[in-house]
Amino acid sequence: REKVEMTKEQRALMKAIVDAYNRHQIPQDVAKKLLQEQYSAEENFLLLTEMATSQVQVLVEFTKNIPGFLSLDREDQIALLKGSTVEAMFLRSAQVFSRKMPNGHTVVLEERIRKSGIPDEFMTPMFNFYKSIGELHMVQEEQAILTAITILMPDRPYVKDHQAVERLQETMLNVLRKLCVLQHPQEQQYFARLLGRLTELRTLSHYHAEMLTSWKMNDHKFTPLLCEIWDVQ
Ligand SMILES: O=C(Nc1ccccc1)[C@H](C1CCCCC1)n1c(-c2ccc(Cl)cc2)nc2cc(F)c(F)cc21
Repeated sequence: REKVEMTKEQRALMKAIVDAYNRHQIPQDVAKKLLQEQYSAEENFLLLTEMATSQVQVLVEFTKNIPGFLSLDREDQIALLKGSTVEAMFLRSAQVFSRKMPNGHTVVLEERIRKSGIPDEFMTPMFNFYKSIGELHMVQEEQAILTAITILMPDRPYVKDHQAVERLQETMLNVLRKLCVLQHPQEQQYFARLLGRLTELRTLSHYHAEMLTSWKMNDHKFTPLLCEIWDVQ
């Protein structure tokens, strides 16, 4: 088979994306906190709203490092961010959940999340997604570029210049395709399987508003930012 090589530009682009991705370490905090103790549904809801609020800010910073993003139409930039924050949060949650942890920690983490206040009917689709991401054993470069691809989805609502977004996404897809061949040479269809998870991610993200509004507690308070981003209240 032909030798797959990344161009200098592709390697530079990948490095920029991975550095930006790694600069933000919220996920460790949330997993660490959850492993410390079982919180009440109210405390977990508050933790989620805090985590999600800071995750949006982190996502804005990350997105600024995607080459070409800031040259997009300003309103399209907002539409892409608004349309992808929930998916990015679930993708990040899946990556946190499937991170290699000391024995028994993943079991405890799953238990704590199962009792966090999220309605039971969402547990199966959510953990199926987390485990399907885990099975891929993505390297951090793949995780970072997959997040960039999720943000650069041309078919988000209200995006005007589809073509411009498609061009940026295509650049990322080309890098990811080569990366998958280089990182997983034995698995012919690894790249296709990886992209297939984005479909599962979108389906899971459809549930998020209901997951939040039916969180097992009364009086769900959202920050103004989350009302804007999460289609709640
Ligand atoms: O904070 C979170 N995820 C987050 C991560 C990264 C950045 C921002 C947010 C929340 C917790 C969940 C338990 C209560 C406290 C918040 N979280 C979720 C999750 C997110 C949104 C909805 Cl609607 C449902 C579940 N899945 C998780 C998997 C993990 F391994 C995990 F560790 C935390 C996880």
